[in-house]
Amino acid sequence: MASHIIDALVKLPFADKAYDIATEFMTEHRGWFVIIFVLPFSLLFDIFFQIRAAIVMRFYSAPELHNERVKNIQNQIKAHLESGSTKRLCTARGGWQSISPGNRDYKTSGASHQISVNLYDILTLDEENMTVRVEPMVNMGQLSHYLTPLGYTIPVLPEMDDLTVGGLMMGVGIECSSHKYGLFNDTVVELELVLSDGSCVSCSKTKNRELFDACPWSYGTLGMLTAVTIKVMKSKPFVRLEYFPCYDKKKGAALFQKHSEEQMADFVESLAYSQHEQVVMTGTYVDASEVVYAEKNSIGLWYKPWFFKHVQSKLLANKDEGSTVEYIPLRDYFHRHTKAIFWELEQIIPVGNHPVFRFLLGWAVPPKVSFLKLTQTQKIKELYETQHVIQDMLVPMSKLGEALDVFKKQYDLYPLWICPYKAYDYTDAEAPHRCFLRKPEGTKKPFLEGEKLRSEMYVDIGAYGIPQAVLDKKPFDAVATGRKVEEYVAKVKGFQMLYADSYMTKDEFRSMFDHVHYDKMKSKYDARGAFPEVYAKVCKKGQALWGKGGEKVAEEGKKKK
Ligand SMILES: NC(=O)C1=CN([C@@H]2O[C@H](COP(=O)(O)OP(=O)(O)OC[C@H]3O[C@@H](n4cnc5c(N)ncnc54)[C@H](OP(=O)(O)O)[C@@H]3O)[C@@H](O)[C@H]2O)C=CC1
Ligand SMILES: C=C(/C=C/[C@@H](C)[C@H]1CC[C@H]2C3=CC=C4C[C@@H](O)CC[C@]4(C)[C@H]3CC[C@]12C)C(C)C
Repeated sequence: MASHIIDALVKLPFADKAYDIATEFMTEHRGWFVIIFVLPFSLLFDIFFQIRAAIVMRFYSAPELHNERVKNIQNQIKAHLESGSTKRLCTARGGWQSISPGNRDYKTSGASHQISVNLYDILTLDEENMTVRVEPMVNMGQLSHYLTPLGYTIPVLPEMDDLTVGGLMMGVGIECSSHKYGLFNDTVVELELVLSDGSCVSCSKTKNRELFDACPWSYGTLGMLTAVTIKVMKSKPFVRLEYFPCYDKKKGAALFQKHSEEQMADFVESLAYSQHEQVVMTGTYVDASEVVYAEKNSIGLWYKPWFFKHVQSKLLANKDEGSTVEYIPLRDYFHRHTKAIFWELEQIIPVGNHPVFRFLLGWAVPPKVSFLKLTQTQKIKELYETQHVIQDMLVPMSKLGEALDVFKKQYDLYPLWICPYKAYDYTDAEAPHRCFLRKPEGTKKPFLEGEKLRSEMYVDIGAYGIPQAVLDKKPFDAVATGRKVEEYVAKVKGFQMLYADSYMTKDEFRSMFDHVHYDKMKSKYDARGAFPEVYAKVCKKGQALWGKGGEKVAEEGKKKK
């Protein structure tokens, strides 16, 4: 019905003209378009979803429905296998719905067979074992709304409300508690997956460990995730946040490294505003009774300035390098960068941090990333690809200063997000290979001593915005620049976070990420290649390989028939 109406409208004589006017408005007046259309739709969508989640939690037994929904996924995969189709499997979540900036062409090119994974619910909170079992489409906003009032949190709660458990588990999730707990997947204790033959399995450190170890960074290429059990820990209602303004790059990097390695603080983060200026922040959970009310700051309130602007004010006001302290409600802290989408909203709604805008419309931001993606015109997409950078790189902590110089030379954009990450090494005689994340080689002091688990401290540097060269109207080659940064990261044995554009060749990719265990698991659990290779899903050059090689699945399917 809807498609008939659209077809009829398209045939109307003024349709082309109307389309051109709309596209021009969406491109040239993006800010107004976002304020008038994207903000209200984002709000309505969120309200609908919150009501839905509340009803499901209250009236339906999600665990029982869960088993039926998993059966449905098994049936979809079995039917695909039997159909003899050569198409590779991926989830049916639209490319525009994902937080990653790209649109995932394999979802629209017709090359994939898409499996509906309608799994949006929190299943059980186990207070005895301190875990929460959730379905993969549960997002961070839903989890923090549910857990914070109960006095719990998950150890690594990545910032943006719409990030999903499935995407963070099969991809990567980091937050400024990662200096203690590692990545999101390090806090996961059990997974449930539907494999390429349609069977449903659970895996953990003690059950099917080899599969469990292979899932992080596998981007849904080993099976469809259907449930995730995550550790929970007690939280407190406030965070005592201490801001340390730094005016010298060496001192800034040293202070950040010290706080990350000391592990006294529950959260460590830094925002760099220029080559020399950064604000290092350390946060600690505190009870309401410890809050100094004169220093309380509910940064999540609608009229409050954007967090990165607020942090910058510490730098401007405080040239003497003394630190200042604030007490921030926990949920406000967890989602401190959500309102301004880190700092990306400034380019979309330049007046967004003006006090008048904040008072009148501050409650309506941020627009949903998915709706921003959905309403990008071709021209905007091209601008984001060629004149804008969205990139995160993990490098060994000892290289922080050097890496900041590389970012300055190649991208020259600020603020930069700086977040520590403690990479645990769980390998033992039974499972000697660390999957995807290579063991560091040749660094002087690869592992921190005196701990039960060996580990190495890394740091994530995130660059989001327009490079100075573009602002100065000088030439900027996004691909060449991206390649140079990738080369540097590979040289220092770092890792690219793969949610954004990656230009690596297959060999470079396989040399950055350890495939020994992954290849084994791929042959064991997906020998016919029902799912694509991870390279084909995440790297630009790999996406050309997406459709190729599904023949084995088809043959197998025909034989079965
Ligand atoms: N703080 C942080 O750590 C941040 C991380 N990110 C990035 O964004 C990603 C998360 O974004 P989000 O939109 O939630 O997820 P995405 O839709 O981007 O999914 C990420 C990957 O996980 C796969 N996946 C998701 N759900 C399942 C499932 N149920 N079974 C099998 N595979 C699955 C997807 O496969 P498919 O393509 O088939 O759907 C995709 O390859 C992370 O991976 C991270 O790289 C972004 C911002 C912040
Ligand atoms: C990985 C981290 C954080 C990343 C975010 C800052 C970016 C992740 C995805 C980015 C975006 C996706 C799509 C967009 C649509 C465009 O029309 C506008 C830009 C954007 C909203 C863009 C903005 C930055 C991201 C949200 C860290 C935390 C590890």
